[in-house]
Amino acid sequence: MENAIEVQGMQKVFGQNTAINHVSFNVKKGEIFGLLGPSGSGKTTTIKILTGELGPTAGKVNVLGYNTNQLKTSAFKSKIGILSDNSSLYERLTVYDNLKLFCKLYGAPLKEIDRILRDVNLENDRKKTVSKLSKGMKQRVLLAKALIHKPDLVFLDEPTSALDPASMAQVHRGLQRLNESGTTIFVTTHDMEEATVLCDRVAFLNYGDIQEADSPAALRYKYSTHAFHVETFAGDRLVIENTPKNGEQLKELIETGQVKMMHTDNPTLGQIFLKVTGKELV
Ligand SMILES: Nc1ncnc2c1ncn2[C@@H]1O[C@H](COP(=O)(O)OP(=O)(O)OP(=O)(O)O)[C@@H](O)[C@H]1O
Repeated sequence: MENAIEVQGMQKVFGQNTAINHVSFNVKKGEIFGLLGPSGSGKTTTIKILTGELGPTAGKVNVLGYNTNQLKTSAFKSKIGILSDNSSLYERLTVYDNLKLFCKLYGAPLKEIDRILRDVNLENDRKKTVSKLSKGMKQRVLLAKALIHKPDLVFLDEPTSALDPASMAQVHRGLQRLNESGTTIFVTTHDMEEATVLCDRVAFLNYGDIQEADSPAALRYKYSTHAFHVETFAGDRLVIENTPKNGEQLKELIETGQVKMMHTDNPTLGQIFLKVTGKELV
């Protein structure tokens, strides 16, 4: 599969502070890629470099076939969508009028507004003035703005951090639909559950370094001890290593009806992040 993003030895230094330390990674066309890291690890800086807002101090970046020097061109900008802290709306206009303006700006047909309002579940709020919306609703309008021109690639910096669980699930469904239609999604998040359900692959960023990159399932398998945790009706809690010999013991426990609960040791992404980096993802 072709790559949407190729990053080789990317570094970003701000004065004495190295925000990104020679990182390399690729994002395949059509995938949802999650960049996970604690506060200050360099996620926003990475997005700023990949969208042409900042230049790297060193290294090579290629996004949708555009190299570092071409990321400021309008041809490139028309192919990407961005949702970040800097994204803003016209507070005195309605949801619909905001999106109408952005449609005109991007040269997108107005009929896209209905589609996108459905995707972010704001169909019934189109006539509301933006200043009167809740934080979560505003975030969904911002998401709609980032997606209105059907970009090939979208960058979402903590897109669901202000959302309640129901809105978050709606946004995830919208993003999944968008992804199924071929859009590549680059997302940063602190939320490990979000990364597990949403992302095809994730990379762990810590102190400006990428320390793991793979699918959530592959990482969970890699860091699993593959042991079975068993609780018996007698109240015993057993940790049984997954070996052929222990299989017999497990079989006997099951066949004699002693097993109350059993699960395999499958660490969460948050636990893996802690193991790899020594840091909580908050
Ligand atoms: N314009 C700037 N000038 C100086 N230092 C900066 C600048 N932008 C970012 N940094 C520094 O670079 C490092 C990475 O910051 P960045 O905002 O990329 O982290 P982040 O992972 O997005 O954090 P958060 O999750 O809190 O948004 C931090 O140490 C930050 O202080």
